[in-house]
Amino acid sequence: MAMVAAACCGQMACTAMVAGVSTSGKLLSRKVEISLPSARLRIAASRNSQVGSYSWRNKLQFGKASPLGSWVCQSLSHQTRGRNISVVRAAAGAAQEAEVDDGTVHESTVEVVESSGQPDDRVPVTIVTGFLGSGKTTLVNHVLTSEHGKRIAVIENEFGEVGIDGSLVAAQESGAEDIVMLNNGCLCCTVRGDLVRMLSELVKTKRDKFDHILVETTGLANPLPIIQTFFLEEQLSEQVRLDGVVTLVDAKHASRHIEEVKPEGIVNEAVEQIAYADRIILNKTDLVTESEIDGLLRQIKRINALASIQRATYGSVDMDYVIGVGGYELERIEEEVIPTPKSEAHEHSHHEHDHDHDHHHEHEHHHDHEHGPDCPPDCGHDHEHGHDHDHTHDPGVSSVSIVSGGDLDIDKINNWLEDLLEENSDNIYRMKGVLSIEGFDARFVFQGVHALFEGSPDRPWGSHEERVNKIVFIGRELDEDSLRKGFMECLK
Ligand SMILES: Nc1nc2c(ncn2[C@@H]2O[C@H](COP(=O)(O)OP(=O)(O)OP(=O)(O)O)[C@@H](O)[C@H]2O)c(=O)[nH]1
Repeated sequence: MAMVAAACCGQMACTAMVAGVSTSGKLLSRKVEISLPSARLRIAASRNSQVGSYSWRNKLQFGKASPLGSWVCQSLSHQTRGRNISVVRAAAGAAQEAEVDDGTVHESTVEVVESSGQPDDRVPVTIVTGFLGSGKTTLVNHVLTSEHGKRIAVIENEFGEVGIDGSLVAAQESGAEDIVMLNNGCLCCTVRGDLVRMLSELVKTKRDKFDHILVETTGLANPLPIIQTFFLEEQLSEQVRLDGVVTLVDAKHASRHIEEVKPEGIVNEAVEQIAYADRIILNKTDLVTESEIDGLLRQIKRINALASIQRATYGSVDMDYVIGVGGYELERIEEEVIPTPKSEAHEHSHHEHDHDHDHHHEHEHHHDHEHGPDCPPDCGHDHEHGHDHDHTHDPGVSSVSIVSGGDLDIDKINNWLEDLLEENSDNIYRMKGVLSIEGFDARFVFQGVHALFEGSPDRPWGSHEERVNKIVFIGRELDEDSLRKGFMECLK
């Protein structure tokens, strides 16, 4: 990537980027006149004109961000592709570094980098998670022994066990795959650093030996810290990209785990694993009745309205359900944001339990889940007591879907999303959406995980296509009415 200009909105870069728009040191056009409050703007090229990891990473690093700030840059990028300048990195920076106000971008704050047009060659990684005994290893084994033409490396996280999981031995002997163990801790806390090192090492030393990496977590892992690793670790995110989170759900036992009530501040891992899933495999359906499956499906959809769900026995699903998920790709958002009719969304969106469950797990695993020094504060583990399985509490995790016609005012939606993330990002696990912004021919697609937000203009609306906004939130204690109201107020 060659840098072609290190200054904007000096004339050169911006004139090049915004054809026909007066720049004169400012981003003045109506199309780019969106608020970038207290933000430092940086623009650079990505590998293949995808915006994802860059904007995410910056937001992770800098925290506060103006959600649609990237809209400016993406718009510019779209208009300049013909000129071989792809402007795809847009990040809002720390407030104290405020170099942008009233739309003025100071010269030193923007870099325009020539697009190299290189494909994204980072290794895709799938996180396989699911509660104890749900069938994770069975699925991994299925992937390793299936014909899919992909060479898979596996990182297995077993608690305190030595050696490779017995059921993976056959797969290991039969193939050229690498299977690496992470022992003595849970991926989401104590051995997170090990995961980073291991992924880097795998890519560094054996990059030409595999096409995809599967990371199998322990049954008690909260997926969030693992997901965040892929965006927080700058060096790692240059080498690997998160393809998706696949969650196994045990059709026989999941209900009771989901309903378990835990002490204040302690997450319900079974619920978290479902909430962060891009794909759900409802496994062990041979052990339950149709009506049990229906009930469980309702529970799952209430938590996560975004993930697709497939029933299975012994993890037997098509490979493309597990590999090539693209759960974090803006290009896939439309197919994932499935509108839920309001009535249904309303009925099922809140996950309430007013009864106390005190189930004891039948599964033999009983881990002492200790906290390591690098365990992040949001890992959800009980620092005082470690894990034991007699917890009780209401997870309160649900999905809210908003579907509405009409064009949005860019400033209002920008501010609303910004406020939402600033005030409530701890509770908003994931969000995805397609927006119709007034004055823009292209649809705007976005997605986020907590405070990390990424958005970009997508394809233009079709001439006969109805411009419909669709947003899905997954989170804890979501206030559906307030979300709807806030959104509606952004409409013109
Ligand atoms: N009846 C039935 N058993 C299954 C199915 N899938 C997996 N099992 C069995 O369930 C048990 C647990 O499966 P695993 O694949 O080890 O589950 P896991 O999620 O890796 O388990 P942990 O690592 O202990 O959390 C094994 O004995 C599997 O053979 C299924 O669809 N039906």
